[in-house]
This record gives sequence, C-alpha cells and structure tokens, in this order.
Amino acid sequence: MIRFEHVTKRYADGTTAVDDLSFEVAEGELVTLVGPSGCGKTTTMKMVNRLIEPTSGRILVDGEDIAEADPVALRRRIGYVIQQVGLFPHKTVLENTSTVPHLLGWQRKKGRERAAELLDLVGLAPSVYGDRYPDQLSGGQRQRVGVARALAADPPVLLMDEPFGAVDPVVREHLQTEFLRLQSQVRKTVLFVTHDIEEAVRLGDRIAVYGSGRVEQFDTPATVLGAPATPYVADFVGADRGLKRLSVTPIEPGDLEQPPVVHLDDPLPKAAARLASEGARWAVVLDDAERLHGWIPADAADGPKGTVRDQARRMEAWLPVGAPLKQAFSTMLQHDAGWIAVLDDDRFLGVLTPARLHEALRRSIDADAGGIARGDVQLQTVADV
Ligand SMILES: Nc1ncnc2c1ncn2[C@@H]1O[C@H](COP(=O)(O)OP(=O)(O)OP(=O)(O)O)[C@@H](O)[C@H]1O
Repeated sequence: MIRFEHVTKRYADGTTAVDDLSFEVAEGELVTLVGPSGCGKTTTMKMVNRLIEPTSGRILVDGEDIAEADPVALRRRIGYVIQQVGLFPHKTVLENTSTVPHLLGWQRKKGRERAAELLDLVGLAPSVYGDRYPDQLSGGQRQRVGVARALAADPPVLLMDEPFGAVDPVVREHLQTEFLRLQSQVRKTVLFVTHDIEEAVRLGDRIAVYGSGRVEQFDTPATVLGAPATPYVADFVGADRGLKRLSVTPIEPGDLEQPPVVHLDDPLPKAAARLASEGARWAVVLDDAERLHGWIPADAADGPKGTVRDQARRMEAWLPVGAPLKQAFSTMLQHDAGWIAVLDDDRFLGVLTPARLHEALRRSIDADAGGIARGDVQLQTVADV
C-alpha cells in the first residue's frame, strides 16, 4: 500500500511540482498517473523511493513513514522501471536480472534461478536470451528485461515511469498486454506514470489525472472517461472519450438477447416448431453439454426428417462475458456477423446483436454523465424512420 498525505514538493527555484497531494494505492492495485508534461508525475513517483524528498507531508509504504526508512534499504524493497531501462551494458541479461537479489545477499544460484524464472514470465526464454548482452536485444526485449529485473527480488511495490514510452506503438501494445497478464499473477502495488491516456485507461485499476501539480480526478477508468470531474479532465481525456470508454466497459449479462435455443440431437420438426412459436428467423444450437455449437436458420429447420445436427452451421464469433465492448464490436466486424455469442467459460449466456451492442454503447458513453437509465435508451433503426 502507498499512501500520500498532503505531500508538497517545492524545488529550490520556487517551482511547486506537487501541491498538497493526498491519495492511496491499495495493496495489489495498479494506479496510473497521467497528465501533460511537467505536471509533477515523475516528482510524485521519485518521492516514493526517496530519490526526491518532499517539502512537506508524509508518504507511507505498507504503513511505514518512509522518511524514517533507510533510503538504500527502501529502494531494494521497491521495484523501479524507467523508460531508459538502465541495464548494465557489460552484464548479461541473466546477470542484469539478478542484480537486486545479488545486492540483497541472496546466494548466487538462488538469484540466478529466480532471474531465469522471471525472464520466462516476461516471455524471454532464459536459454535463448540469458547470456546475451543488452545491445543484442530489441527495444521491446530490453524493456521486458527491465520489468523482470524490477520484479526479481519480489518487491511488494513497483514504480514504473513511462516504462514503455520508448518503443513503437505495436510493441508497446504487446508489452502492455504482457504486463497486464503478469500483474494478474504477481499482484504488486503499482504506481505507473504515463502521459498517454490510452495507456492509463488500459492498465490502471484507477487513474490519477494530474493538472499542474494537483490531482484533478482520481477514479476508475470508466468513471474518468464517463464522468470527467472538471472541464480540464474532459479536455485531457479527449473528445473521443466515448470511444475510449468502449475498451473499459465490459459486456454484461443484461446486454444480451435470448434467442430460441435448440440442441444438436433435437428432431428438425421440434426445432421448427420452437422457431415458429417464437417467430424467430434462427436459433442457437448447443451440444449435449450445453456448449455452443452454432446456429440454424428457420428455413433449414423446416424439414420433415433428420435432426438439427444435419442442418446446423458452426458459429465462430463468440466472446467471454466481461470482455470489453470494443472487442465485441471488433469481433462483430471481423466475422461480419449479425450477432455474436457470449459465454461464461463454456456456458452459453445469450447473444449480442448490433441493436443490443448499440444500447450498451449508449449506456457506456452516457449513463454516468447523464444519469440515463438503460430502459430510457431509445433505439432507432432504419425501419423506424
Ligand atoms: N530539479 C528540479 N528543479 C526545479 N524544477 C524542477 C526540477 N525537477 C522538476 N522540476 C519541475 O517540476 C515540475 C514537475 O516535473 P516532473 O518531472 O515531475 O513532471 P512530469 O509530469 O513527470 O513531466 P514529464 O511527463 O515531462 O516527465 C516541472 O515544472 C519541472 O520543470
């Protein structure tokens, strides 16, 4: 846990870099600090490992006032990843990764084993990369080594200052995805500095949006995008905040439509009767274990003999419940599908249609800001006009 209590930093020349900052990062939480250049993000971060001392206020790490800690011992308890990575050029990847365990006096063998484990975890096979030197790696690989090195001594707290800032957008997205997967396993308390709102939204459990030296809003990505606290925040998150919000708004069971469901071994006449009674043009087809198989159009069910199995079509477009709406939209486009199935593990929950997706989009964009209830969302289709 990291707690800032009325922390102010004024530099010798009179610049107030951070002004009366108070917030808390819970254990295992990832908080992103986002804001324009010079707003005090790095100063905030460097005060946590005492590379910079606050002018006033207190910072607690795991309940301990860090002003009373020995700075060197403190830094070994806190992982630190920066944009320039700062790997030792004359040391191998494995040696770089085991630096902190080594400084902490771990046995060499244990330190190297741990380093190898972490390199694996960040996607760098130690047998391939362990003996390379930093200049034999790509930028993205160097960043991964930086992350592995920061985690090597298993610190409870991780500070990350624009760690993926120096790589191209594609590699950056990969690193973000990998880091999210890693964080879901290691659950560190993370303070992550970025000036990129997309990155802040994607990675943060909560986001602190900085104005000049102050936090203008501290909340979940969905709330910051859906209900910016001030005009400054609204401007910073951008006019397309609705679009950005799609990536942080999950599909909920309530978004789904329930088409008729038939099973592979149902006789066709039974399936046809089911479709007719609901006036549906198609039905979802499940197997005996209630797993999604595909679908069957009404005209194909309209035969005197056989079972649904003979006429069923496979359906590849599906998503797990909780996946972001952006992914739903993209899957629908990718498969050119009129609907996609939503599953909870293997269990079929319902389908997302363009109309329901549209409704969910409206909810995600407007609901918090305007207090619009889902039932109040009116959908218009071409047929209504
Ligand atoms: N050593 C220093 N002496 C005086 N002013 C400083 C010093 N270090 C930083 N500042 C000033 O403090 C303010 C905050 O700087 P800081 O580096 O924390 O910003 P930042 O949000 O991390 O910016 P960036 O995204 O550009 O890294 C800036 O106005 C900066 O010029």
